[in-house]
Parts: sequence; C-alpha cells; structure tokens
Amino acid sequence: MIEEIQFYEPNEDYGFLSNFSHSPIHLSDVTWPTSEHYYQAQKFTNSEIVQEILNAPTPDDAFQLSRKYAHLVKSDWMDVRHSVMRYIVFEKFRQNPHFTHLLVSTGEKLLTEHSHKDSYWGDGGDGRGQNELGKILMEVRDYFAEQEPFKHVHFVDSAKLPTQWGTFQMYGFVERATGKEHLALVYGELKQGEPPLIRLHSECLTGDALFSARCDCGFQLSRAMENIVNAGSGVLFYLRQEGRGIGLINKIRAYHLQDDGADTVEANEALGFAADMRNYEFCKGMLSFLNIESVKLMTNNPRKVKALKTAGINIVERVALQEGNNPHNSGYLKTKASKLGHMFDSSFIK
Ligand SMILES: Nc1nc(O)c(N)c(N[C@@H]2O[C@H](COP(=O)(O)O)[C@@H](O)[C@H]2O)n1
Ligand SMILES: [Zn+2]
Repeated sequence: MIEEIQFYEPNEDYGFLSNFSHSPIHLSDVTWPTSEHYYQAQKFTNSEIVQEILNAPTPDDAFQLSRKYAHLVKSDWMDVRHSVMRYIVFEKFRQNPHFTHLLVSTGEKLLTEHSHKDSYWGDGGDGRGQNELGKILMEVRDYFAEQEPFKHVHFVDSAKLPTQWGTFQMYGFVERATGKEHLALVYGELKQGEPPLIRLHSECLTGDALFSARCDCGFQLSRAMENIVNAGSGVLFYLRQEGRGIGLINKIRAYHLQDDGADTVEANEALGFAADMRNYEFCKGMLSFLNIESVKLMTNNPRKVKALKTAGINIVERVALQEGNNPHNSGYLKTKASKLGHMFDSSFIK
C-alpha cells in the first residue's frame, strides 16, 4: 500500500510543502516571501497590483488580494497557471535547500494537499480533487533526489541525546546507496559564518562500546564529544563504517590475523580488502542538511581531510585527536602513522 502524506497548513507537520510556508525566493532582484505571493501576483499585468501582492504581509493576504482584483486577472491565466506553479515550486526548493532535504526525505510517499477549498491544486478535502500541487511536489522531489547533495542520504528524525558531557540533538539519516544508518550529534547552536568543531567518527563497536584498548577509537570518541561541549557547539558525525568499512565480523578476522603477527594493513589485505575501504562522499548530504560549509575538523587521518575537501567543505583548522596510547595499541598506532599516514606527534607514538 502506498503511504500518503497529507499537508495543508504551514504550521502543521509537513507544512514546508505548503505554498504558504515562509521560503524566500529571489527572482530578478525581487525577493518573494512565499511561493504563494509569487503565484498570486502572476495573475496580473498591472504592476501596481503585482507590487501590492509582493508586499502583502502574509501569504493569506496575497491570496485575498488576488480575489479582490479577480476582475483584472489576465485572460490567458488558466492556460499558464500550471506552468507558473511548477516553476515557482521548483525555485522554492532550489533556493531553500533545507526544505529540499525534507522533501527528498519523504521518499516514495504520496504527497497530497488536503484542501477542502481546492479540488484542482488540492484533493478537495474528500480525496476526489486532482491534487495538482501534490503531483508537482512529487515531480520536484524525484528531480532533486538524484542531485547533489540531496542524493546521498535522507533525514529520518531527530531527538535529544543526553550524555555525560551534555545534551546533544541527534539526527538520524539513511545512506541511499547502502541503506546504512548514520548519525549527526549536534551540540549547541550552529551559527552561520562560524565553522563548527566537528568529528567524522567511524563506527568501532569494540572501541566505542566495549572499552577495547586495541585501538584508539573509544578514547577519541570521548575526547571529541568533550571537546565539542567545551567549545560550546559542534557536531559529532557517527558513521556506520565498522572496521574501516569491512564490517565487524571481518574486523574480528583481521584481529585474529593480527594476533598471529600481521599488522592492521597486512591483515586487511590478507582478507582481500584494501587497507581502508571507507568512502565519505555521503557526508556531503549530512553536512548540507545541517547547512555546514566550513569546519574545524578533529582528526589525525589525512583521508578524512582529503575527503571533506573533495566534498567541497572548507577546513579552516585541523585539530589533532591523540588519545589512548597504551601497551595494547602502540603497534597499531605506529602502523597507522607509517602505512596510513596518520598525523601523530612523535612524542605520542614513541
Ligand atoms: N579493518 C580494521 N582493522 C583494524 O585493525 C582496526 N583496528 C579497525 N578499526 C576500525 O578503524 C576505524 C577507525 O579508524 P580511524 O581512526 O578513523 O582511521 C573504525 O571503523 C574501526 O572499527 N579496522
Ligand atoms: Zn577501534
């Protein structure tokens, strides 16, 4: 059965789908506050009426003005209204990417404008209307779902995550290519123009949850969260790329080979994998969802620096995260430095 999303009022769930939702659209030196303002103004050739609608304080006022001047609506309006609507809805989403992420996140669901007042743009309230606005929104969604940066992940939901360091807001995403579930833990308020402190942390069940001393992951995770809270704001991206992308069971196989003398790179290769199988391209989608273009990146790993730069993210600072050196992982850390290029101070891996 096809799932349906019904929308109508801009302040309700899925209100961003409504033409009444606040979504500034810049066209030829003019900024339309909503797609409704633009749509209603296109009915008229009289520039004073167009200006009055543009300046209407609310989309509802813009709508009422079009009714007031109904006798002056241009003669071909009924022929062009569909393409006008299609154009402005497309522009609304092209120019308001946060809404586009939310639109793409509706997946395959049927979008219906549940309007008892309109059986052309909406469903007429009884489901028998044409729902032309819903059809346009689904067309726009299909288009953007294949475009950068929307094609990588879809956002599912968000909730509070209290931790020993402070309360984060946790955002859940699904990577479209793999179905993997990734997280962004946001602390504090991310301010435009202030690059946040971030960490791209790859899943390590053994280190992050089971206190393993074989690696440095758990130690880095704690320090990264603490640093973010101390900085006042930032984001920890928790990426489900267990075992440098080979998965948990293969990581156990790799550990077994390391118990018998292989180093971490040789073990991966003996199992038929590259030393590091991770791909960070999908991070573009999560960063864009959070409106992040510049960052301070906590990492020792040059591949993460390169991956973010390739994704078009500006790294204003790299913050070293040298944690947890102990007798069980000193060989592993040395191999990370010598074979994988990790940037450690010589005093850290002595
Ligand atoms: N394949 C593999 N072999 C090992 O010996 C390992 N210790 C790991 N650990 C995984 O590496 C990732 C963290 O590395 P970075 O610090 O981000 O470079 C994480 O996915 C661990 O599970 N993997
Ligand atoms: Zn680990």
